[in-house]
Amino acid sequence: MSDAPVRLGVMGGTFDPIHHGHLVAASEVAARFALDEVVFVPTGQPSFKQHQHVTAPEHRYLMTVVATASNPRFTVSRVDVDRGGLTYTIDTLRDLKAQRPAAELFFITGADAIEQIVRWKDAEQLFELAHFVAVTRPGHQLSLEGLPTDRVTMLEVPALAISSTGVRERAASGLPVWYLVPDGVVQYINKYGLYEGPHA
Ligand SMILES: Nc1ncnc2c1ncn2[C@@H]1O[C@H](COP(=O)(O)OP(=O)(O)OP(=O)(O)O)[C@@H](O)[C@H]1O
Ligand SMILES: O=C(O)c1ccc[n+]([C@@H]2O[C@H](COP(=O)([O-])O)[C@@H](O)[C@H]2O)c1
Repeated sequence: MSDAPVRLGVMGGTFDPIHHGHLVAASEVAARFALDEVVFVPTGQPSFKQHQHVTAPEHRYLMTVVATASNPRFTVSRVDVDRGGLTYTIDTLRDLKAQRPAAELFFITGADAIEQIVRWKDAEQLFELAHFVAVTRPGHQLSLEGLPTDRVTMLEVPALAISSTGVRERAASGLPVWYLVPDGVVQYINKYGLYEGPHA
C-alpha cells in the first residue's frame, strides 16, 4: 500500500479487448491533468453488459497488462476482477481509495459512458470520491447536462474511431486488427483464439 499524495488517473473499462482509443485517451488525460500515474481497471462482470457475452476477466486483465507494460506511468489493478460479481465504479473507487488514501482520483471515461452516469450505482457519491474526465469519442456528442460542473471536465482527445466491438467483429471475420490494438494484444488474441467461434 502506497500513501503518496499522487494525482491518480483511473481508467475503468471492459477492455474486451483494450485498444488504442483507450490508450490515447489515458495518455492525453495524463498529460493535460498532470497525472503521476494512470491505473487501468478491467471490470469483473460489467453491470451494463449483462445480456452480452464478455470474455473471461483473466484474459481481459492480461491483455491490459500487455498493452500498458511499456508505459512507466501506466499500471493495472485487479480490484474489480478479484472482487467478482457485477462491477460498480463506486466499489472500484472505494477500493482504490482504501489502498491509497492520499491519492487524488481522476476517473477517465468516454462520452458514451458519462451520459449514462446518472444511472450508475450511488451516482451522487461518485463525485465525492473522484473528479470525472469525460473524453470525446467519435460518433458521440458529449452532453454534461445534469452533472456537477465542478467535478466533471470535458476533454477533447485525438479522435480514434476504434471500439472493442469493431475489433472483435474484425477478428471474427478474419480481418486484421494490427495497429488498432497494440502488437502484443494482436498476438494474445491469436494465441488464445479469442473472438472466434459462437460468441464472436
Ligand atoms: N476510441 C475511444 N476514444 C475515447 N474513449 C473511448 C474509446 N473507446 C472506448 N472509450 C472509453 O473507454 C472506456 C472503456 O471502454 P470499453 O472497454 O467499454 O470499450 P468500448 O470500445 O466502448 O467497448 P465495446 O465496443 O465493447 O462497447 C469507456 O469509458 C469508453 O467510453
Ligand atoms: O457503477 C456503475 O453503475 C457503472 C455502470 C456502467 C459502467 N460503469 C463503469 O464504466 C466503465 C466503462 O464501462 P464499459 O461497460 O463501457 O466498459 C467501467 O469502469 C465500468 O465499471 C459503471
